[in-house]
Amino acid sequence: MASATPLLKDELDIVIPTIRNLDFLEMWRPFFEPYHLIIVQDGDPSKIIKVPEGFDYELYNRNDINRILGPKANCISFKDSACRCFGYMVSKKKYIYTIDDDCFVATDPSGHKINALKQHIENLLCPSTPYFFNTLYEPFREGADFVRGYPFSLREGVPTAVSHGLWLNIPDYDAPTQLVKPLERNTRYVDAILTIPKGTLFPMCGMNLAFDRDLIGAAMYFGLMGDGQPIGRYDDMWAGWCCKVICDHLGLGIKTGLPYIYHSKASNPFVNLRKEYKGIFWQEDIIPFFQSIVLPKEATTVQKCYIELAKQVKEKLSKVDPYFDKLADAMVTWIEAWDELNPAGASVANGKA
Ligand SMILES: O=c1ccn([C@@H]2O[C@H](COP(=O)(O)OP(=O)(O)O[C@H]3O[C@@H](CO)[C@H](O)[C@H]3O)[C@@H](O)[C@H]2O)c(=O)[nH]1
Ligand SMILES: [Mn+2]
Repeated sequence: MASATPLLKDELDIVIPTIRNLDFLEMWRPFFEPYHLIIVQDGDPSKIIKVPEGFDYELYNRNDINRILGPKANCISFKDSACRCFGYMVSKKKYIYTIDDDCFVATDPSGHKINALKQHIENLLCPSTPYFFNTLYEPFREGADFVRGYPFSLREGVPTAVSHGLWLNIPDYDAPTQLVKPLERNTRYVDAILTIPKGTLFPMCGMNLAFDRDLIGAAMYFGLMGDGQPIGRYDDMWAGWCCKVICDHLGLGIKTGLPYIYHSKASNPFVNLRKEYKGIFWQEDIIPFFQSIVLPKEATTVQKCYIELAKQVKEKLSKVDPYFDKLADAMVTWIEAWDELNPAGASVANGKA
């Protein structure tokens, strides 16, 4: 019997930031081969990235980014995984899944290989419940539901904009924690999917992440990181904080939990400390900033919300460090570039532009 067409086969792109050959795709082949890949090659553009046979992909290196965006390319980070957001911008699909090239297929407690992409798609295709916490977790899963006392007026939920997956083996720890606990491995498989409640921020990791590009793509800017910047490894965090306040404002949901991937490589904690140490201080100001954000009711689109956010970053965070003045400008450039490459309604399935 012909195998069922994979969910969203022509409506989802897989975005991979990389500085190395993509042999890791061999392990993902059964799950990823039907989908289109967008590979964002970071670092030296003259290096050839080998992609295993049989995958349908487009690859962009720094020369391509500069050619496509011109002066606006300066908002895309160089020598940092933050460059992946260029892939979100050039995609023409409704959904994005992004994964690091040191993330492999994990195994669940019953020994089954986890199709992380399928689980993310299921997470995105069913509503979120940010306004009232369901103590039996994801109510739309097989064998679960809303529990007694859950208001029926809230059971329709809201559209899900982001699905945030987790990691077995190497957990996404910051450098100080990595230094203190170099041998710690995450072996705890928690069979749960949670909607992050409205008004609550969370640390979004870009390693195993899916989102609805039409709903929140324009806010998935991974900031100014890496080469020439005073900070790194806060790319996904910044995007997550921006996305969460915008999702709360627009009535969208963000889920975290399943699926797990197997994160194989611990990056160097000393290198990481150098990249992220300013962020460890700055986030003590950044978090209260995001917690106090109020977006005007006229901000009815992601782009309008994001431009308003950039304005408030410039007004309120530049006193923390001049970096935020630059970042606020880059946020505006990002939206300009996004809108140039994605004129309204451009999101289409494969080859149906
Ligand atoms: O200069 C670079 C370095 C790496 N990449 C690609 O980005 C991802 C992540 O790289 P790596 O696995 O080495 O980084 P981690 O410390 O494990 O993860 C951090 O990266 C972000 C999550 O994606 C977040 O900041 C941390 O969790 C790989 O695909 C590398 O090939 C790059 O493009 N440029
Ligand atoms: Mn990694």
